[in-house]
Amino acid sequence: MGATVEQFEQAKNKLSALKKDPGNELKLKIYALFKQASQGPCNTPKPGMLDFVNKAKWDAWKSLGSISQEEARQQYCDLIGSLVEAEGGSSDPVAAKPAGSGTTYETLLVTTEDDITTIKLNRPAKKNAITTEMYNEIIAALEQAAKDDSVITVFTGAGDFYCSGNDLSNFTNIPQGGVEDMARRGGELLRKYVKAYIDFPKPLVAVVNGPAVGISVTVLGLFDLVYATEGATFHTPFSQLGQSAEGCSSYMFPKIMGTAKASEMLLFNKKLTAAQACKLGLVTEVFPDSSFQSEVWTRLKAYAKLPRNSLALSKQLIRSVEKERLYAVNDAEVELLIERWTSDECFNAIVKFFQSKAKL
Ligand SMILES: CCCCCCC/C=C/C(=O)SCCNC(=O)CCNC(=O)[C@H](O)C(C)(C)COP(=O)(O)OP(=O)(O)OC[C@H]1O[C@@H](n2cnc3c(N)ncnc32)[C@H](O)[C@@H]1OP(=O)(O)O
Repeated sequence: MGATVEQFEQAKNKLSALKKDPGNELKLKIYALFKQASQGPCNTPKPGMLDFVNKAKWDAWKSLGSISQEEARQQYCDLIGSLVEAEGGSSDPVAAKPAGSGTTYETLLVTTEDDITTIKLNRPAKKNAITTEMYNEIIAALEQAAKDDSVITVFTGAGDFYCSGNDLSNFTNIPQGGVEDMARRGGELLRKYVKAYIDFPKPLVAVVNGPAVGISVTVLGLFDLVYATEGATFHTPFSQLGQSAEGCSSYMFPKIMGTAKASEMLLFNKKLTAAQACKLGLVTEVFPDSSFQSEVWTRLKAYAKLPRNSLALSKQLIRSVEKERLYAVNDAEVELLIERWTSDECFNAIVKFFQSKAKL
């Protein structure tokens, strides 16, 4: 039997008592299930293409198709139940827990095993595009990994992509303060996000399991090792998007690969294969697709047995000379991007992306 109206009412009350914001994606799902449960299938006109918030809500409701009100009530109760359970710290099958901390994440799978903490981006249906919520969760996961017992921290992606970069819908929910306010807030988040990599105290390894785009590529210059599967690609289409470089890549890329090659990537959107990125020094080593996971993890497990303090201190020795410069580069990149995000060039590029996906 499906959930009763009474259980549905109880779930509504539990939702308002949640301590943690469930994040935009889940809020949309909750909204859609609520509408379907209380009114049935979506039958209202589609909001206009620039009414981003109402359009996202309408899309979410419409995507439920013709499921019955009873079924929607049940799904609504199950979803709220899992959120309540997650806050109570009881076992939640969809979220991993880092050893000892009990922290759960909506957009990441974070595990610690064999002295390695792995942060896995977990939005495979969206090619692991990074939402605002996800930036915050990654910052929290890095802070946690810096303090936990692990020796090495690994970054990787779920599914066929490593990461498709910034989720372009981050720029479509314009807050009340307007585009300038959105740009300023985005800038602060970006500054904090990149700083989390600059300051990370342990060896940081990227296991690039597939194509990488945008900010997931630029921060690679702040990693200590970058292992890539041979099918991975590296693409920073900033000028195409009316934007500019971030992740300290305006400094690290020329330093790693020389100004000319860095300009091909950062100005002219050149997409590199894994082999090309390795030749230029952005990638440490490329592995065949078929043996990528087994070869990389065998290697990392052996590295994680090395003396932890020696590894951390040596990393800090290598990186500390550059820290002040990297903070300044991060600041300059953020300032330019705040300006770029309010430009017509950027707005038009984002509209074009979503139009090509038939979402506007
Ligand atoms: C608030 C702080 C902001 C800090 C910002 C810092 C500045 C960062 C800059 C960047 O990272 S710029 C790079 C941004 N990324 C992109 O431009 C990539 C856009 N996506 C694509 O070009 C393609 O989707 C792809 C990644 C090449 C994959 O193509 P494919 O044909 O294989 O799959 P799709 O059907 O396109 O994708 C599946 C699904 O995922 C959605 N999606 C993919 N990437 C993004 C994204 N970056 N943002 C939002 N959504 C994305 C795509 O729309 C599809 O959705 P559905 O249609 O299935 O709903």
